Amino acid sequence: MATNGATNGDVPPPPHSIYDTILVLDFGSQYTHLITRRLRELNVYSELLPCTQKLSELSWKPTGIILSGGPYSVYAADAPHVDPAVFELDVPILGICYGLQEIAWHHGKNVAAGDKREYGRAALKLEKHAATSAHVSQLFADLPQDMEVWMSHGDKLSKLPDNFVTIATTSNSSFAGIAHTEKEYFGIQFHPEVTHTPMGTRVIKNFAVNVCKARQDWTMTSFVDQEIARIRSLVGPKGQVIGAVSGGVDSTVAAKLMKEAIGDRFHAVLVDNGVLRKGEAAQVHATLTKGLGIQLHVIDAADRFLDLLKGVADPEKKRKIIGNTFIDCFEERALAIAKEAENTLNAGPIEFFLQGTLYPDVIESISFKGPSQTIKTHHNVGGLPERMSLKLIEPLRELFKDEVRVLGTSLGIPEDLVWRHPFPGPGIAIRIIGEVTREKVRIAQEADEIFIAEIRAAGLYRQISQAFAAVMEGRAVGVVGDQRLHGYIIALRAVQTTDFMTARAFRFDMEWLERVVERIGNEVEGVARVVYEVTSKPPATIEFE
Ligand SMILES: Nc1ncnc2c1ncn2[C@@H]1O[C@H](COP(=O)(O)OP(=O)(O)OP(=O)(O)O)[C@@H](O)[C@H]1O
Ligand SMILES: O=c1[nH]c(=O)c2[nH+]cn([C@@H]3O[C@H](COP(=O)(O)O)[C@@H](O)[C@H]3O)c2[nH]1
Ligand SMILES: NC(=O)CC[C@H](N)C(=O)O
Ligand SMILES: [Mg+2]
Repeated sequence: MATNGATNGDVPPPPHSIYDTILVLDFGSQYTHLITRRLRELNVYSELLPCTQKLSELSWKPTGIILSGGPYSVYAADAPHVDPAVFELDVPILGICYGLQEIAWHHGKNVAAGDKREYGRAALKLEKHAATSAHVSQLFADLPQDMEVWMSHGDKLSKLPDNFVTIATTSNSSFAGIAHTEKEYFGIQFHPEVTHTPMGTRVIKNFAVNVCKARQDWTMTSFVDQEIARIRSLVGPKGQVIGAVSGGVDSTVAAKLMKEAIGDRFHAVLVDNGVLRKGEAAQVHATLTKGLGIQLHVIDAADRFLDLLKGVADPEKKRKIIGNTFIDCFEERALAIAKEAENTLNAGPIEFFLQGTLYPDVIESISFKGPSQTIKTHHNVGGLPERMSLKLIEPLRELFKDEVRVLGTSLGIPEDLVWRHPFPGPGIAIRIIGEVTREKVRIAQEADEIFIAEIRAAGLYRQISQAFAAVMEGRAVGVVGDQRLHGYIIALRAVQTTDFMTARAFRFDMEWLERVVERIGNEVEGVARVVYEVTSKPPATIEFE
């Protein structure tokens, strides 16, 4: 849902009330979100909830249920289990890996540790079965007799549960696919959601479309129309909305939707905290106002931030100062902007705060695993709505990053912005180890500009997930024009990652790197050394602080 419960008049219903929705129950597998992605790629709407979801607390009825994989063993004392009411709901169920084992556990507890772990590729063979019900053959309908699948398990079914038939096997798994002879329950030991199972999407489609009979009518265009209608009725004819917009893809796409919905009653604010990329505030301003028609207020607070950061070397303290000052600046200006608009636009007071929250953030916060350890305090603007007593609007709450990119493109947001590498809220301050000074900020900005320009010129920008230049602590000796230079050390970092949870350094051509280093040495005053940092995440993180 796109709100925290606030309503104004007739708010159109949430997507799961409009579309046939497949509910994915998450047992904590690394791939669970991919199941939702694959379904949506098939234009079937899907939502993900924790495996502990009580059905009695669900306000809508799913068209089908998928039980995901998970790291536990169903027979362990503390293993998670679904609400048994799932099996009374009379909707089709597909269990994947742990999900298969959970179905078997529910139907007779025949699951145990296998003698061999099966990890990686496996050859699946479809089985002839004697079942009379038509539904049994639907999961693998129109698929080849032999296909490659991807497995990742150590446990297995010790026996076929009563009223089930085997529909697929591998050399190591006698029950790689099972189906209930009467009810529309299926279990598969392999993972159809990963790309290493080439026919996987067809298995998911067979379940969703053939078995569950879900309509394939979820599209981005219908999403945009509905979301705009939702925002309009939520905000009402006079309400105003403010939003912090960084120029990153999430906040820009959210802002563009807002602009489409309520025009100039939406006020976007960018805080120039002095640790943005070089020329960024001006560039974002131009793109948003001229390119997208969004009126963006830029608060120039560079001196304020940099003065407060003087003498502070501790990373967490730096983050806190930036986060708090951000809120102060934003609050001061937002109220003034609102007052002015009340007069000029004859609009009502500001009641809402726009946030670019994405579905992965929602999934993370509803995970049954509980919050993970804080490695770094991420800067966000979460404190604002409460402090200013505003209600949240989160139009991208149901979308994944790549869906946001598709949406951004369809809303006319330039390619350049849609594919921009993510940039952290505390910006260059967490790319300068130790104290932040104006000189170090300048050096980081200039080196970053050269590095990114060269990456773009080499056609590598889209292959790299995130790249930047950082300034190390201390100084090194160099020699320029026969003179001793006691200058700064720049570290270049470029990583490839899909989810930013793990990452690997990008492998540049050495000669290319040498040329970039040479340019930085020649063009950025005060630099004595440039290094390329190749530590993976883990053990390192992507940012330096
Ligand atoms: N300098 C800034 N001025 C205004 N808002 C900001 C600024 N920096 C961050 N924000 C706010 O904090 C939110 C979180 O930042 P984050 O970098 O995670 O997302 P993003 O900038 O929208 O997208 P991306 O992840 O692509 O950079 C942004 O959506 C935006 O609302
Ligand atoms: O908005 C943000 N506020 C923050 O405080 C913050 N810290 C890290 N990041 C971004 O998160 C991703 C993972 O970064 P780390 O490996 O350094 O934790 C990378 O994409 C980082 O750029 C942040 N983004
Ligand atoms: N990937 C999974 O779902 C694994 C399920 C279970 N933990 C096993 O090892 O068999
Ligand atoms: Mg950003």
